[in-house]
Amino acid sequence: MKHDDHVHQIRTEPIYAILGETFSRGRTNRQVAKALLGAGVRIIQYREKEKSWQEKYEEARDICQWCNEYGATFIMNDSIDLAIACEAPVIHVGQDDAPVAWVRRLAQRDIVVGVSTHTIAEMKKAVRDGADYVGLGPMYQTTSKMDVHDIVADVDKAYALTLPIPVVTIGGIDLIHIRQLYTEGFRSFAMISALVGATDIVEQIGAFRQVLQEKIDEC
Ligand SMILES: Cc1ncc(COP(=O)(O)OP(=O)(O)O)c(N)n1
Ligand SMILES: Cc1ncsc1CCOP(=O)(O)O
Ligand SMILES: [Mg+2]
Repeated sequence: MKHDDHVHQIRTEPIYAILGETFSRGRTNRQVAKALLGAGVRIIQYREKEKSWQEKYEEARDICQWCNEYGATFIMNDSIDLAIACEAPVIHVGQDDAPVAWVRRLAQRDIVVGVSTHTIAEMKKAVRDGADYVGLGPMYQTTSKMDVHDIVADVDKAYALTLPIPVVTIGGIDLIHIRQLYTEGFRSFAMISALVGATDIVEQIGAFRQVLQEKIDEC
């Protein structure tokens, strides 16, 4: 898959799964990734804060390879060095990570770049910097991230709906919140605990798909 195919997938696939072993009920990232891909999830971000570089590299390389086989989009969180090493087609950077221009320069190849935002100013800058998509959050309270900002204000949410690039909402999204966000106009939902922390991941993906179908039928 090429650059535009991944951006298209990020724009059109509602479920954006984020891995993290701490939240996975004793399952490994590899096990969770297999379950997600088997359940039809086509966007997976590798976000692992607790492991050594080598552990992250080996795990991410395998998961990236499986994503390629499934036609899924693999996204490396934070680290341009890991993104390069495991040939990730996409990297997601936060406000404190490498800026978009440096990510592109270091990658020395075509790479899709997503940027975390939570204000209008950050969204404007991300678009100006040439980001391919933005993450917007936290939309609700979350316990999955320590250094989290205040919940995104209504004025910032309204601005996000006018952006020319895909907007991926994140933070505290569950089966109830996804309905609210959909009604507000959002179409892309990144989740950690609601997916990797589910007792039965396949069943949970089914439940999300059912809710999303209900919303599509309603609109
Ligand atoms: C899709 C998406 N949006 C936002 C984030 C958060 O990124 P960041 O602010 O860099 O925080 P960490 O995830 O690195 O703790 C994300 N990961 N994905
Ligand atoms: C990484 C991140 N960025 C903003 S909120 C958040 C955590 C999302 O996790 P959860 O879906 O479990 O609330
Ligand atoms: Mg980050």
